[in-house]
Amino acid sequence: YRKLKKNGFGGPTPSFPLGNIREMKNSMKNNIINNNDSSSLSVASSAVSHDIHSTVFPYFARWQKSHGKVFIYWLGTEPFLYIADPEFLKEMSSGVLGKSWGKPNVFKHDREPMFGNGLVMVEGDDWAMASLMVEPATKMLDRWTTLINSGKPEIDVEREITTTAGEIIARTSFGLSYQNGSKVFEKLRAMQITLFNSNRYVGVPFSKLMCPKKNLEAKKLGKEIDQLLLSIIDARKKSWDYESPQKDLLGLLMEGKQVDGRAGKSLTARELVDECKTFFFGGHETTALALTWTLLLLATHPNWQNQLRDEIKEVIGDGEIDFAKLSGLKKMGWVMNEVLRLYSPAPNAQRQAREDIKVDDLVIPNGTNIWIDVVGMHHDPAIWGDDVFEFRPERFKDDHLYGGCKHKMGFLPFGFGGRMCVGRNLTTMEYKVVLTLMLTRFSFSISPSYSHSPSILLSLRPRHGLPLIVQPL
Ligand code: HEM
Repeated sequence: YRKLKKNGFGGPTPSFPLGNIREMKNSMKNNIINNNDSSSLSVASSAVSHDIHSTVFPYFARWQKSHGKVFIYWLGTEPFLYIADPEFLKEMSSGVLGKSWGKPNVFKHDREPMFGNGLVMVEGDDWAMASLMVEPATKMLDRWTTLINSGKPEIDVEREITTTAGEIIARTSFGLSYQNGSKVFEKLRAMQITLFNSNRYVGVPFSKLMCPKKNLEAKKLGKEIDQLLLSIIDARKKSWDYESPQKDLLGLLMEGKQVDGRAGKSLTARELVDECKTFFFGGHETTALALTWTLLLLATHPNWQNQLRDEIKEVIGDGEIDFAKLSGLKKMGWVMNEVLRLYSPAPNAQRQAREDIKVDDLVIPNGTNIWIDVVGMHHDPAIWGDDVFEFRPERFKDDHLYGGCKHKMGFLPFGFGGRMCVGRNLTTMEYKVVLTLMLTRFSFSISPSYSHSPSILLSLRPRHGLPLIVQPL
């Protein structure tokens, strides 16, 4: 603490052993109480505010006011360097070689049951993957038709899309049937809720002992998931078709094709399980949330709904989707970027200094965790201008990468540098396939029962789901 202070970093005063956790929890609690007071009222389309930073991170918004956009806060006895200043981020990363930082160790224990140690990625066969997406999405839309025909046009699209995205990733990653896929999916979801919904005391000494039940439960779920995946891998090994192995992630990994640049490396069953888990978790919820928030924004901006429908007609036509044409859906790309800006499913990026890092005259000491507030930067009028809280996809028209942001490090939905998201191309494809299918069959408007309450459960999600009124076209 003294060293960081001497090095010139300010921030809220921590106490032992919780650091600033109590303040963070209290500030969240007050926020939820305030939100619940106002959210009993339904939200009119025009009243959906995109100024969400102080709702989802009330403590960061408050600390920013007194300590600026770069400061230190503490989770237990772990220091975190908070950054919402893209220029600082740029200077910090420009001087850093890959090995000078990694992902925070302090989260490792927390996330291990969920991700394992999997991090590599194969280069998939894009078209084969895209075709695997159509069937689950079509099944979802058929279900919507049945619901509408039975007089229930109000559908919680968040729940529906999350299930479908889970199914899609289960198929694209390990060729799972719906049944097996949904088993893994349910268990992963249960684990996520166990790990992230209950009280978290990351960084607090002996915190494992504070929530023994939660930890046991997560471990048990982790083992069950591993068992399920191991049995799937085992079955695949037994029925391996040497002539034409299945073109999903598991098939590619088992073939030892191109893995993280290390061609031909064969992975152990344990490594395969971890890869699949990483892919499965990283791959379904973020994409589902991108689609979910998109439907909210399109429901509140019918003009954009129509523009996208026109574009689909022009580029794809009325028949089946020709995947080679997806890149022609330019406006859809702008909409996706604008949604990722306003409602970034991954609300932050994290690093940990592995050696001292110098930024101008400041030194970030070895071991310091780094927390980059992506939501904070995406909602900062200083770098986006006065229309920062408006849904304006056209800002990506002339600057499709940065949306006219005044700083190249100000738009980071997929992170940055060498640890950037490896699934961003796959996501874009899934987004375009599913949204095309949805928009060609239905129109969407906001349900009177929707209450706007974005919140963080590892990802940025609508706390009460997203009920929309869905009408066939
Ligand atoms: C809208 C969808 C998605 C968003 C917003 C998103 C966002 C992110 C972010 C912010 C990171 C951290 C980057 C950093 O620390 O600099 C990340 C990493 C990662 N993502 Fe995604 N992601 C999405 C979809 C996917 C998909 C579909 C997959 C897999 C198929 C995936 C797999 C991964 C993996 C494996 C990493 C870890 C990379 C590493 O640490 O080296 N993501 N993603």
